[in-house]
Amino acid sequence: MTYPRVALIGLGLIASSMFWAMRRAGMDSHVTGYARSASTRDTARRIGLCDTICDSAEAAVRDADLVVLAVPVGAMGAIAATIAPHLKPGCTVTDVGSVKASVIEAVAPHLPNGVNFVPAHPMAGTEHSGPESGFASLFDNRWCLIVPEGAPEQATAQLESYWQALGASTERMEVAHHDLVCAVVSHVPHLIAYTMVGVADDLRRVSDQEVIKFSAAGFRDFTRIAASDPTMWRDVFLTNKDAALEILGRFTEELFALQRAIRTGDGDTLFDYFTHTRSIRRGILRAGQDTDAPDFGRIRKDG
Ligand SMILES: NC(=O)C1=CN([C@@H]2O[C@H](COP(=O)(O)OP(=O)(O)OC[C@H]3O[C@@H](n4cnc5c(N)ncnc54)[C@H](O)[C@@H]3O)[C@@H](O)[C@H]2O)C=CC1
Ligand SMILES: O=C(O)C(=O)Cc1ccc(O)cc1
Repeated sequence: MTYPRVALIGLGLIASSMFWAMRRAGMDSHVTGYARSASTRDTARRIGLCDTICDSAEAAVRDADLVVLAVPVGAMGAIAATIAPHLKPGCTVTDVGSVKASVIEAVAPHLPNGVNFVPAHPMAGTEHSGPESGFASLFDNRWCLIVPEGAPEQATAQLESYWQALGASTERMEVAHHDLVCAVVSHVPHLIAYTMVGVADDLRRVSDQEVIKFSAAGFRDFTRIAASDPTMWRDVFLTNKDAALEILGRFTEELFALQRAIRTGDGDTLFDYFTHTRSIRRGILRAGQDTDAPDFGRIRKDG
């Protein structure tokens, strides 16, 4: 069963893609939208995003059966406080934030009894942001992680069906595990990309032209990822601090080991390391999994 009325709070890449994916799926829900800035709301109206664009979050959520918080993770708590008194009893509130523990901590205390909170996280995105960056196929064949944290089964199952209709596969995950998995497969890789592009920029001997002209696929991917929205990624690292630092600690240990192998001319260590990492990738391919989709089960909670 779809939701008769859906409210999208924050009208960027994810919310706009959700709207177009809902329309592609033939959902006839009435969709309201709200964005903080008047110019974003004007753009949304101009491109036909949502059935109604409201000038306040309170107006957008009134009567909604599903409320989607699609703002940077650092802004979720304030939005939840604003909309809480205006939520319809029995509705479901969800979010699409990249981090879950801090969002749950910021949002849940504001929500009245009788409102279901089912956090979710689509593992799909691009380096683009804003209402014009969305497209209907963004979630096709990607994961959407659902972190029910005590939400009623019926509300959780309904949100799963909704995301499946938008093209995603769903998997339920416990909150701390979610934040650790995302630190490994998304957050720290983004930080490495930001760093590598910064390093290339620091090397003034390598001109901008050379960076573009000679960049192989790996560095091009780094520059794409490092063009991602600074507010969103600042908030991700500030709110997933423990998991990000844990994975960064492990990363730097391994990096130092490889650095030492290079300095000492220890080819065996380098060869063995690269052979091992290649076998991981080949194992994933042999298992017939989507090469873009990590196997969440392989990232152990206690590893
Ligand atoms: N971009 C990506 O690749 C992915 C992003 N996410 C998560 O989805 C959420 C939204 O991300 P995007 O759609 O990419 O962002 P976006 O930057 O494209 O859009 C964010 C929207 O939130 C509004 N906003 C920003 N600060 C606000 C505030 N303080 N109060 C109210 N509204 C505010 C903006 O005006 C804009 O409408 C974030 O929590 C992000 O972590 C999840 C998966 C992928
Ligand atoms: O663009 C990419 O490569 C991504 O990794 C997209 C992405 C960004 C943030 C998320 O929380 C989930 C997915």
